[in-house]
Amino acid sequence: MTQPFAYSEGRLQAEGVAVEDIAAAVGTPFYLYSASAMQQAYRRFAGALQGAGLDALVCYAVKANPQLAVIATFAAEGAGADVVSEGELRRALAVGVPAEKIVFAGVGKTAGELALGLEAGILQFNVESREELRLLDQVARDKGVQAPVALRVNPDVDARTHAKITTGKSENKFGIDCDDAAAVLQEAVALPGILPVGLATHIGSQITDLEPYEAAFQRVAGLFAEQREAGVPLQRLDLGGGLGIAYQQEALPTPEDYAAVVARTAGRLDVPLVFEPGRHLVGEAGLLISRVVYVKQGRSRRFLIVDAGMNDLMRPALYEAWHDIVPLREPASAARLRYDVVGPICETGDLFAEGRELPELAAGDLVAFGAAGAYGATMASTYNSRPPVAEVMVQGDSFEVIRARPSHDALMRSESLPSWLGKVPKSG
Ligand SMILES: Cc1ncc(COP(=O)(O)O)c(C=O)c1O
Ligand SMILES: N[C@@H](CCCC[NH3+])C(=O)O
Repeated sequence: MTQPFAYSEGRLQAEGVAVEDIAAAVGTPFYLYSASAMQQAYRRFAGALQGAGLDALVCYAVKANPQLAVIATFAAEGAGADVVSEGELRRALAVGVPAEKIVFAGVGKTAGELALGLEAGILQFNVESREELRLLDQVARDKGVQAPVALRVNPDVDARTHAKITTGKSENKFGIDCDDAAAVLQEAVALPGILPVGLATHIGSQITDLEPYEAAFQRVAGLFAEQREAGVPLQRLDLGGGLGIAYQQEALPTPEDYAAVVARTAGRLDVPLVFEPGRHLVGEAGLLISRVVYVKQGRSRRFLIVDAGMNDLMRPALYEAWHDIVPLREPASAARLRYDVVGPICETGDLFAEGRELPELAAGDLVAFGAAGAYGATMASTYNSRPPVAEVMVQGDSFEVIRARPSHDALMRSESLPSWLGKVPKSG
């Protein structure tokens, strides 16, 4: 586990709180976030950009973890928000992120979402297609305003990450091909409802190698300079997010290394830059806490069956992603056993780790899944009619539930039977 999660007197602590005390109060499974770890990650990232002499606005990518408490933690640090839906926009505004620090990305923004962004007065729409540009023009003209637009360009660079989270190759659905950008910008300049203000790019997520960034930023900065010279009034460059985190304590590029690449490639443009980090700010600040239900000895495998499932943390099932697993009680010996760590869901793919070496564990023991703060709770579902997982934030010596686990009754109350089937009977 990385800081701020460490053993003290044999018990895993989150900042100043023993995690098993939270488990006793909240029940399992639950996500646990460290506010201080988020603040530190933000300060390091923003500080690295500033240290490299860059004029940077850091817009936290809300999709990584959209809890109001999380967005508010970053807003208090001065962050803006990168949103991709009406829901995310409403969340950012609700906790006081200033509209002029909000960028709106996404390939499928609807007319309603575009209108909401215009009404709020957001900094810019990162437009991903000609079709979207034309719809935005219409929506803006209907309102008698101009929409600030950064054209999201696709630099056709392989981010060397998992195929499902790479976004900057020409075969991906994201952005406008760099070679088509000049023509689309010309159209943008001519549209009365559009004010072209910049370019944007985002090549993928969990990027652990700076070379793809270097190639992409160089390409986009070149295009920016060219178009500015051609008279397009570009004033801002959005370089997206994607900087990776250590899921297995591997050595990775630091924010300072990343900032140096930005300075080398885009610094010469001398314009304000926007960044959209998500995972890098929240990933290592979160754990998923779960209890062992059974240790099942099969013929060829030993299964550690825990009370969290793929519905709570789907990254291993979806991307075969690795999350560290540690007991909340510090192991007394160095002996290790091999386990297949699985959840209770009726799917063979409900597998967190195969043949993982862990200290000996027994039913009732508590475990933590590491680096679960990003793309964990936000991708959870209620599959197998399991209530959404609870979420808790810790700061210093105190913790608070930031999203309670709804009751089964509350979940059923949101449904109804069609009239021909009568009423939902009250559950006992
Ligand atoms: C447009 C855009 N910006 C920012 C992000 C945040 O990515 P990450 O959490 O990897 O920083 C994403 C997700 O990949 C995205 O699609
Ligand atoms: N959901 C992905 C990241 C997607 C990034 C969103 N553009 C993950 O868990 O790694």
